[in-house]
Amino acid sequence: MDEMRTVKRDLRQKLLQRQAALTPEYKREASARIFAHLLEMEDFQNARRVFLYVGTAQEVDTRPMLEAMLRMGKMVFVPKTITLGHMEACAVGDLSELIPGRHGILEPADAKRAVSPDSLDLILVPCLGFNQRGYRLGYGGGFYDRYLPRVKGKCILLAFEQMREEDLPVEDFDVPCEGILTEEGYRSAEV
Ligand SMILES: Nc1nc2c(c(=O)[nH]1)N(C=O)[C@@H](CNc1ccc(C(=O)N[C@@H](CCC(=O)O)C(=O)O)cc1)CN2
Ligand SMILES: Nc1ncnc2c1ncn2[C@@H]1O[C@H](COP(=O)(O)OP(=O)(O)OP(=O)(O)O)[C@@H](O)[C@H]1O
Repeated sequence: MDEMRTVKRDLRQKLLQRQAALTPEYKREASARIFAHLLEMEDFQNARRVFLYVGTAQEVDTRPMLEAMLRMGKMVFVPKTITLGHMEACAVGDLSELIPGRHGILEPADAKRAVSPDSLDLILVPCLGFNQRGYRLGYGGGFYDRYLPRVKGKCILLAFEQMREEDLPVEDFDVPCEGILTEEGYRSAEV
């Protein structure tokens, strides 16, 4: 148990360093390619209700995706953190409604427009590191670990290819995502 904590902490440290070294050019180019691949995906085209995080400068830039989805008339939901480890998916009508929360992540001011996790068609999941089996390491809040068991829709990891890390520690509560979308394209998680 304590050993797992140490392993995760060290790995998170290593991945945070790797993430910090990604150049703005790489992130910009890769984010644009991820967006283009997303638009081609049937799961995306068919999804009416999409849960997508608001990416920070270190992460895949999801802002163009959120804006495009709103223009396309999809129902768009973003995370609202409630307490450490607990978040809800809240409807958003315009990105200007969002305000900076912890770590500067943009989120709705309150959880009034929270919806049931099982009503979501597509969940696009952030990660610090990922592997080919669809497992992820996040920033250590356990938010998605607790949220994913509540969803019924398709869960896809959004990630930069450079953040792939095969040797991730997996715990009982970890729910693997069905697929991974990077700048190289979409792949189903290996079973
Ligand atoms: N863009 C984006 N939004 C996201 C996530 C994400 O990974 N990316 N999340 C993905 O989950 C959730 C927020 N994740 C968070 C993770 C940690 C802390 C936090 O306060 N951490 C503590 C330390 C926690 C610990 O180590 O025990 C801190 O920094 O003080 C807050 C939010 C929801 N929104
Ligand atoms: N389903 C769960 N039930 C209870 N505790 C959990 C659950 N999932 C995670 N935790 C606890 O939450 C903490 C953070 O978990 P973990 O390190 O896996 O987060 P993470 O995947 O990096 O973060 P996030 O999901 O927010 O991106 C750990 O102490 C873990 O034991």
